[in-house]
Amino acid sequence: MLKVQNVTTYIGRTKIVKRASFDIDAGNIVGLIGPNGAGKTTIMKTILGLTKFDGSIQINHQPVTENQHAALNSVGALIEHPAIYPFLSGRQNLALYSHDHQDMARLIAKLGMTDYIQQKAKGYSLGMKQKLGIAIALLNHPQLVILDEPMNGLDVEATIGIRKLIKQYADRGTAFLISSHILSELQKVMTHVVLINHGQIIVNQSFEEFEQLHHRDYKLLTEDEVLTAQVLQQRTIHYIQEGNTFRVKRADIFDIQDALYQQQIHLKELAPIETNFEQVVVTILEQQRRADHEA
Ligand SMILES: Nc1ncnc2c1ncn2[C@@H]1O[C@H](COP(=O)(O)OP(=O)(O)OP(=O)(O)O)[C@@H](O)[C@H]1O
Repeated sequence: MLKVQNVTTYIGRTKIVKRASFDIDAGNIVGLIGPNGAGKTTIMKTILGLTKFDGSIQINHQPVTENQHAALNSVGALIEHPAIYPFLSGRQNLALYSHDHQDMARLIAKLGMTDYIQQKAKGYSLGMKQKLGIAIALLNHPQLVILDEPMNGLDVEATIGIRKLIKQYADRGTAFLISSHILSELQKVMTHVVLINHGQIIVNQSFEEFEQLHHRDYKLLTEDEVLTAQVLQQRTIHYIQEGNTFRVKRADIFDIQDALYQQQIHLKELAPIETNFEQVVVTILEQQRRADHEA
């Protein structure tokens, strides 16, 4: 659906995005993650034909350039601040873009905007404007939606609602490119992760692969921690003891169960520990910085 190949974007003489390549297929939700100033917004603007660039960008095999925008007809976007007319109501703002009245009404309801959609947008809060911007991006059944920090200013309920809506659209085949500098925000929806640092893509893989690579540890709790520690040591199974529980590797969980069974030690709990992906990203970025420094 979207093919970004070797894209380099300059602002003035500075290379902001450096030879970036990634694809997005229909129904994929790609999280574009990276620290402040990494180039997330710039890549998005480049895909939307708003900047000069080297390389190639195609949407459904049609090229996008700074001067060729036909392929963008099937693309919805929210970049930086939503383009909203303050003296029009929310509904009037949506109507400016909408080709399908029913679709527009559905979106207003789904985004929980019914109560204020008739009011002038100038009185909207940050979160209300943000929702209106997201609604504009989702109008007219887009094939690709590009959202720059969509959760900005949204409360918990709205965030959950937007996530649900994104999943519904993706299930029907809409592709998403969503940026955030907060990985945990996207963790629950994304199917793929693209990590960018200093304009360079340093991770580009399915979220499943990413999860497996930085695989989860398991928490083990038994009825007898002293005996358990002895058994693990005898079998040279790596563990970290944390109070009366053990942090163990996923690869060892069957061996551990066998060993405990043989020693007749009852298992109380053996469950995956939530991976702190925020920490994973920080570690990857630190490794990258070290590698850049050594190069
Ligand atoms: N119009 C501009 N003129 C000069 N430099 C710019 C311009 N726009 C962006 N940059 C620079 O390009 C780099 C990438 O900016 P960009 O906004 O793409 O980052 P980002 O990853 O979206 O950051 P954030 O998470 O803070 O929104 C930054 O170093 C920024 O200073």
